[in-house]
Amino acid sequence: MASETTLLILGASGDLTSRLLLPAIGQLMEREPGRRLTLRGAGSDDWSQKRWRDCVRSAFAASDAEEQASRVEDTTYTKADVTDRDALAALVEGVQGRLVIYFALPPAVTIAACEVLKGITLPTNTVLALEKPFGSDEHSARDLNALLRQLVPEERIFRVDHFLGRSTLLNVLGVRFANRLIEPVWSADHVQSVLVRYDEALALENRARYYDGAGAMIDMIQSHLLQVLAVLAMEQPHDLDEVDLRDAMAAALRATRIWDDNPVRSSRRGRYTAGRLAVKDDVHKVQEARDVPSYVEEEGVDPSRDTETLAEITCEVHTARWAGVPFTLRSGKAMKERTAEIVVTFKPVRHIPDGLTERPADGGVLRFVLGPDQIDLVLNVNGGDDPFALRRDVLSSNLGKGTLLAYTEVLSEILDGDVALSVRGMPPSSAGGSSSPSATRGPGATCPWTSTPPAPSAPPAGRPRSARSSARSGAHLPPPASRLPPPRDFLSSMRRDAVRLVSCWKGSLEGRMPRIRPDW
Ligand SMILES: O=P(O)(O)OC[C@H]1O[C@@H](O)[C@H](O)[C@@H](O)[C@@H]1O
Repeated sequence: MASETTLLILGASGDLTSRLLLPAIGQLMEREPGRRLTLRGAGSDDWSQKRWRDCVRSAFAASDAEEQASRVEDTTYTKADVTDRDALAALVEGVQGRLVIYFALPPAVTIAACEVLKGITLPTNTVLALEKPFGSDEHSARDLNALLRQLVPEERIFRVDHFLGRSTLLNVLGVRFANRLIEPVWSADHVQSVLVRYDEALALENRARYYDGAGAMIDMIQSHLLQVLAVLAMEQPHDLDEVDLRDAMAAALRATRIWDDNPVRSSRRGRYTAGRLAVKDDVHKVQEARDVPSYVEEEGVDPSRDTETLAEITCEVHTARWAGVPFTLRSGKAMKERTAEIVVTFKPVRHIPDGLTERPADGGVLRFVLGPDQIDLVLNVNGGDDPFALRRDVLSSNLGKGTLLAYTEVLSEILDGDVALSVRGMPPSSAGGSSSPSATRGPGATCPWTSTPPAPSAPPAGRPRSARSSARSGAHLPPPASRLPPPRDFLSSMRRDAVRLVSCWKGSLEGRMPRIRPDW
């Protein structure tokens, strides 16, 4: 019989839990009735069991999992200060089987809770799942990693980036590597530019407590969009596993620099002002026009922080494959419409025969729409009324919504112990950072960088695997000791660049924050 897993959500009464985690758990349980999962919630709000179960039930129903509602009866909620030792110890005490602790908490509270966990004996094979941001600069990221490694080994730490669970992003892998038409032209020889754009129609949505300290640069670009860049720019991994895939992505990120080495010229930022958002956003179920206050007037915002709600940076990937190709990453909130896409623009052909008219200046374009999933191929074609006149035409394939929510994919991998789609941490390093090789605790704990990790628990028999892992066999085998992660990781260099960018902005653009309207 499949072993039991307990998923303990810290921050269960918060927005992330109800909006993203619970619907994903509902979808997972609907798809995998054989999965044995005990759900426990803990939060600072004084919720009754009924309120928690209603919250779980309605989130499950939203993902068409009403038939699973009976399982909700088993779930419990505890009001707890997760930075209090006794409260935290009581939450993990007596857990049978595997324990997954999901920190759906603000970063500072996550760190405080982890400090407290150091003094608590965790059940064997406890897994930790954390949301971004991982520290506020390179130094604090290293410190956080060192703290986490004192609790569990690296292969049981999941740094969640739900963009890595997005079906369209995963589709990039197939389209890139499985097509003779595409694979040979995926380089600076043929590609003119790459744009990753994630403009949202959503505004702050009452998230000032977190967002005002982060801004678009940290919230979206340094995290999600750099992961997208890594998937687009990486060399072909031998396997889509936790070693090869993450090595390939890390190598691409290590080679990435701000364009022209000039953060100010190669970036823009802005902040939304008051206006009416007249858009529908089917993905986030925003159906009606609504008035949005100026960002600085949103509740909880401190205008002196000068936080941006739109950021755009242009990067260059310094490899033989990509040198000279601008990769632009951009994301904004309260935008006129939701535009979530990857646009790969190809160079024009060197010569077009005389006789073809209306010659377009541009080459083809390959566009991935990031939900609802779609792939467009824009080509120069001729035919129609004038058989020799060229025009642009689009071949589109609507891939639908993607079977799994991004968080379902991510959660399923966490519960299965497959870290391939989780952001890898930095190893202990002697350079710049206070981390030190950690003493890991609990049976099976090993030094993550020098030995083979214990095999994660097998998924329940007869249960469909996640979209990615079901496509492969052997996904749960631990990596051979000879194929260990490299001794450096991208987080250090990219976080350094991101932080440099932000401080450069803050310094040189002080008082010159462009005011943008929602319809910008
Ligand atoms: O469109 P999705 O999948 O909800 O992802 C976008 C969200 O991603 C989150 O990680 C950011 O914190 C949010 O600000 C953003 O809105």
